[in-house]
Amino acid sequence: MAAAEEGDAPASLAEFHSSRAGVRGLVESGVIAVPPLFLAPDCKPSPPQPPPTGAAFAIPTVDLSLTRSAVVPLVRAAARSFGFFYVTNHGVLDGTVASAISAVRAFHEQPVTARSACYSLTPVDGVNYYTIPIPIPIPIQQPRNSAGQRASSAASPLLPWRDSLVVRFGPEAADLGRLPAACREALPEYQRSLTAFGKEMAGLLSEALGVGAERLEQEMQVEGCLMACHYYPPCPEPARVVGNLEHTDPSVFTVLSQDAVGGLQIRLEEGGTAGEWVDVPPVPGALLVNLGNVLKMVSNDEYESVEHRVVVSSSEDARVSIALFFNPAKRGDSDLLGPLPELVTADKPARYRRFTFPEFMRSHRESGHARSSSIARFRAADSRTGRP
Ligand SMILES: O=C(O)CCC(=O)C(=O)O
Ligand SMILES: [Fe+2]
Repeated sequence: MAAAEEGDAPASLAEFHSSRAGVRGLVESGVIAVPPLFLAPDCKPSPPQPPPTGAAFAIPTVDLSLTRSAVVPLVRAAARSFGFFYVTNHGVLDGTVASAISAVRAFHEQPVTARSACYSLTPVDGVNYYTIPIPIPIPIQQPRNSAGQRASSAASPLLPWRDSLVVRFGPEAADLGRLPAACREALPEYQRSLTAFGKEMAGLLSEALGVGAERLEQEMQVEGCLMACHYYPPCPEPARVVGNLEHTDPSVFTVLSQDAVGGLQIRLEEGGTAGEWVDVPPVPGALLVNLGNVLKMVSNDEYESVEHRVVVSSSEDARVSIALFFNPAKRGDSDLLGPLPELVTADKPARYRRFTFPEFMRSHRESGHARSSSIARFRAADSRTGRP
């Protein structure tokens, strides 16, 4: 990466993408030091931390083999506290998950000549493979000019230590014939199976809100639309890179599968441990559900969406995960979303104005994925206090 050594970040970004080999390509070429494009001094995560020592901490688990009357309160408690929980006995075959994880690994680990055919910054027939730049401008200090002033700000691109194969299953389905051969069978099967699970989860989350099991579906038509198949290569200097920068998901909810490597963390938000990052270790056979900002807003803040990130913790093992984002299929100009009227009361007025899903996604992209800024522009003015 000659351009990077000369300090020309945009040129080295272009050079990196034109290699069409992803971060895996760097590792294959034998890099022993992380190139500057991947170093984010201000955003660098701290190394994984042990769980907080105060109150016993555990990510909640919802066991779907229990009776519905037992499951609904568990979903309610998990959705209100962390918005992040394991689900066991979910009905998705272990083999379906294992095949999808293996297929994703096989895709990313095939020779560069095979995988580079799919490398593209924009989707082609609903599919693309690339290293997704981190959508935040990282301010870099500008030298002073002759009048002693600094240029206001400049954005230096930042790349994660991660390659992703992204498949859009809806609302317009990808041409599944465009799926790389290594994944052509396993990923559609995984999506079918997870969509059935997602519909069940939407019903449970709806019932746990006290608005009836069909209400969320009726309001939005929740679909497992977008699949991000991530590959975090081993890194020679893991503490210096970002696997997945802290963010909240813009979805209704997301279902995550991960292999046994680990690295996913959530940020605790309440009590004495607020601000601490804790590991979300892989649990064999369990799926992870994390609630997104659309559901937080539609639930009028009854439910939470928690910040999460991935730290790269290994110089030996590549980590694979698959995130399936459940988004509203209703996304036309007249499909307005917002706090469900049943959840708006005199004591708890609507916290958000109404919005369309495309409008929300635009804001999410512009705000760099931080929850506070991505939902801030949808906050309703509180008529009683005048506070935003
Ligand atoms: O790789 C993971 O475990 C997390 C991925 C994630 O948070 C995302 O794709 O939004
Ligand atoms: Fe996420």
